[in-house]
Amino acid sequence: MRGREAGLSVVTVGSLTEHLSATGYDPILTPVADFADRTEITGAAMAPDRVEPGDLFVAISGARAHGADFIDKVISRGAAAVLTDAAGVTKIREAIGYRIPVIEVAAVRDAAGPAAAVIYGTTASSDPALFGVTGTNGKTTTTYFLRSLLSTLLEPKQKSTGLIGTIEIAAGPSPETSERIASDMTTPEAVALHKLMHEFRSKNVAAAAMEVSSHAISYQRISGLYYDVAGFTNLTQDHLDLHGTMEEYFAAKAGLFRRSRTRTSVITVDDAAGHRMAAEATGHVVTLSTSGQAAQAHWEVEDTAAEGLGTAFTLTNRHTGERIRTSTALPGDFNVSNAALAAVMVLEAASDPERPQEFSREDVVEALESKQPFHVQVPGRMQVIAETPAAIVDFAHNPDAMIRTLEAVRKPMQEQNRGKLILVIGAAGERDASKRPTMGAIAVRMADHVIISDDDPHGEDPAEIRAGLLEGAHDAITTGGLETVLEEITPRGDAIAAAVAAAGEEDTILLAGRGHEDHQDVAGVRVAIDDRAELAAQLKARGFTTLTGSGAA
Ligand SMILES: CC(=O)N[C@H]1[C@@H](OP(=O)(O)OP(=O)(O)OC[C@H]2O[C@@H](n3ccc(=O)[nH]c3=O)[C@H](O)[C@@H]2O)O[C@H](CO)[C@@H](O)[C@@H]1O[C@H](C)C(=O)N[C@@H](C)C(=O)N[C@H](CCC(=O)O)C(=O)O
Ligand SMILES: Nc1ncnc2c1ncn2[C@@H]1O[C@H](COP(=O)(O)OP(=O)(O)OP(=O)(O)O)[C@@H](O)[C@H]1O
Repeated sequence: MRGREAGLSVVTVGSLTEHLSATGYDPILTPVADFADRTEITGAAMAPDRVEPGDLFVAISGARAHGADFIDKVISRGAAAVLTDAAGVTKIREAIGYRIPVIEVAAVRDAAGPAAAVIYGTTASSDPALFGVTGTNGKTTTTYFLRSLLSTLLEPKQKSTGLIGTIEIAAGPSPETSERIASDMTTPEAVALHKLMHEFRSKNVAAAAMEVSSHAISYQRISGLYYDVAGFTNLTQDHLDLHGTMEEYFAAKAGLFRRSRTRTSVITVDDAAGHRMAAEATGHVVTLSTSGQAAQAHWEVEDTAAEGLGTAFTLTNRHTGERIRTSTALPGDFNVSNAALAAVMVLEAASDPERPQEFSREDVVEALESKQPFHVQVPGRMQVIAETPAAIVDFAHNPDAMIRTLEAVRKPMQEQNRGKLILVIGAAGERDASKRPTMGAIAVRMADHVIISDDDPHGEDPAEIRAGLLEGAHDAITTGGLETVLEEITPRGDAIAAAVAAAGEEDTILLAGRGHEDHQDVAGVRVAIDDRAELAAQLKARGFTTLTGSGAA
């Protein structure tokens, strides 16, 4: 039996069953025996391979399997008890009889978070202060900006910060001095999140930024968590393979902006979804306009000005008259939106009298104006690999993100009347196939030379995926009478080599879709390729200069 970790109070099957009963989950405990009630629980897991001695195993009924199908493995790994549904109880009793206490509830996914919160000690007032970000695009970038600002504020007070998202899970005094593990999901399962909160507390983490995917909200992964501040970026077409319609997609994201879950909601109101989200959010709601369209917003971005490849801007507060000048080094107007959202989320957290932070509002203003918290590299997000030719790697993999990224990259080219834009693009397999023709059309309309290649095919036929993009591209060239050079080159390494071969010093190369990813999943086989390293290597081979560290994986 694994000892109880420091700071965890004793939880037994009996006390957990009582808690679930008191919070409306109507649990049934079997067998009804003294040993069952007194059985101690020291952790929780949903993936059978991650069960540790003393854990509560949460056995869910899923699309691929039922967790209870793995009960033998779970027992051998020392699970102390199981939380599951009626189907799971039947499977367990048929497999091993009454050897292990089983708590039966109807809604296992809903109960997993509150159960894990009790086991790991998560409460509305416990550290870390949580900053969650949701939206179709901008979650990763905004959470890196949040973490950079929070560590600028907290490191001087000997406090650490944390990050949970698509790229990595990290905790430490600063982004540079953190323990980091690669992520296999944007938002982990509830039991993993509460375990993380406990680990963050033991690492002196006072505040953490986390991406909240719409899947996470739909799959109840954030149940039992309380957000100090939650931010909304935007809502455009993506993930329709899960949510079906934009209405359901909206409803999924709206689940984060509820008083019961979030103290302050900061809603970017640059699109219709933002206005609706602000109207429907409950609790303390703050609006942010970064496009100059919503004069009634609490906070607005004004006076933007090019600063290198990035942008300087002023944050103004309509109520207080505050004007805060700051900037981001990342290209693109959308990165002004991301930086403004991160800034307002932390400013609002510092102004919440019922939930004092380790920093004041004045500390935040001072950091924004003098410490450049948004001059950080976000792996694979508008990451500049070289400046001559301009060579950028970005994660854009849906129509809206592509348009934004291509606009961002074209802007300096148009201002300096310089060169042609060479774009390498693909699309992921087993994800929303309806967006592929749209992406192909956007590519040929906004770039001068387009190379259709592979992204992450997963189990789909890569040629089929490329055909979807090519179909949209050919249609757009025909109907628009475009002169765009269009090629289909695979594998991706050859496509990158072709892009570099076609580039002159005045040109711009953009690799879109994979960003930080260092391998492709081709029918279950991991094919190693990192766009940043490949691009840097090809540029060096042609004698071009690359930025130091830019090709690092
Ligand atoms: C659509 C989706 O999110 N599905 C998630 C869901 O699957 P599910 O409910 O069908 O459950 P299941 O996969 O049948 O598993 C049931 C039980 O059997 C176990 N099992 C299952 C199969 C197996 O081979 N071995 C095994 O042990 C599971 O651990 C679980 O205990 O619960 C599973 C268990 O936690 C997740 O692994 C699975 O994520 C899949 C792999 C996935 O690809 N999710 C993606 C879509 C996702 O969540 N993406 C978002 C980001 C989206 C974005 O913004 O791009 C994210 O937050 O990562
Ligand atoms: N605020 C924004 N609005 C629109 N597009 C954006 C915004 N921020 C970033 N993008 C574009 O979307 C891409 C993804 O950005 P980022 O990874 O920060 O978002 P994300 O929400 O985490 O994406 P995903 O959910 O796919 O992980 C970027 O590479 C850029 O092309």
